[in-house]
Amino acid sequence: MDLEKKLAAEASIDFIKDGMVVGLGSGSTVNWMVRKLGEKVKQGLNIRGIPSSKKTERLALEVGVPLTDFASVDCIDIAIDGADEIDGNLNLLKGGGGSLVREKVVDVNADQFIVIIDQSKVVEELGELPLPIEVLQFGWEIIAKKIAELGGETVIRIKDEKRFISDNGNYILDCKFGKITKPEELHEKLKLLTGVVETGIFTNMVDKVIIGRKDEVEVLEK
Ligand SMILES: O=C(CO)[C@H](O)[C@H](O)COP(=O)(O)O
Repeated sequence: MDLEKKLAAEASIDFIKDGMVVGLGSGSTVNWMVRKLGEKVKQGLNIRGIPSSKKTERLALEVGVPLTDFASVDCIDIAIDGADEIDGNLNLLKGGGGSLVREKVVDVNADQFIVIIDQSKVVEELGELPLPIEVLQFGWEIIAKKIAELGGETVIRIKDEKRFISDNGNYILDCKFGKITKPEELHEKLKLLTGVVETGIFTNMVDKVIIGRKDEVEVLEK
């Protein structure tokens, strides 16, 4: 699986051109991409990255990828990010690493959005995994009840025996909805709940998917 992630990640580098502003996603697949990008920068590639999590920011700085931010640029040319699930319509379920809000801000504002995954992430319908939903700490218990009324079986995310806190200072609720047949509709209903910051459903955003399959890659276009 790791080899498949690495292959997909390294293949995505071909789409990054000199002068681009690059949205850097989060997760283990993206980490391979960021490391490769660091090598390319050392060889003379001139790009600037916008990281979607503190973890990615740390890695980018470590491997020498120059960074910028939204105060300094008007657009992101290309964003490259991982996913936890992708369905046949290129809808994504994301947030396994807890970075879904910043990832969505970066990915949705990119001219081109490329997803890099290993083949285990391809599903018929989203929802085999719980859906991560970032919520305010204040009132999270009542927000969880409202999500339950929409059919979600909700568990607050715990890490190292403590409640997980996102880079934005919020909690993550992992919510089992069963098969998500209408991702956009579910996302919209959840977003209407006060206190929900963002959901891990990403629809109508993906331009290209690079899938690592054993020792080769498959590229799907929108
Ligand atoms: O959404 C994410 C983090 O919030 C990641 O993109 C997703 O979890 C994929 O991670 P990995 O590449 O480690 O399998």
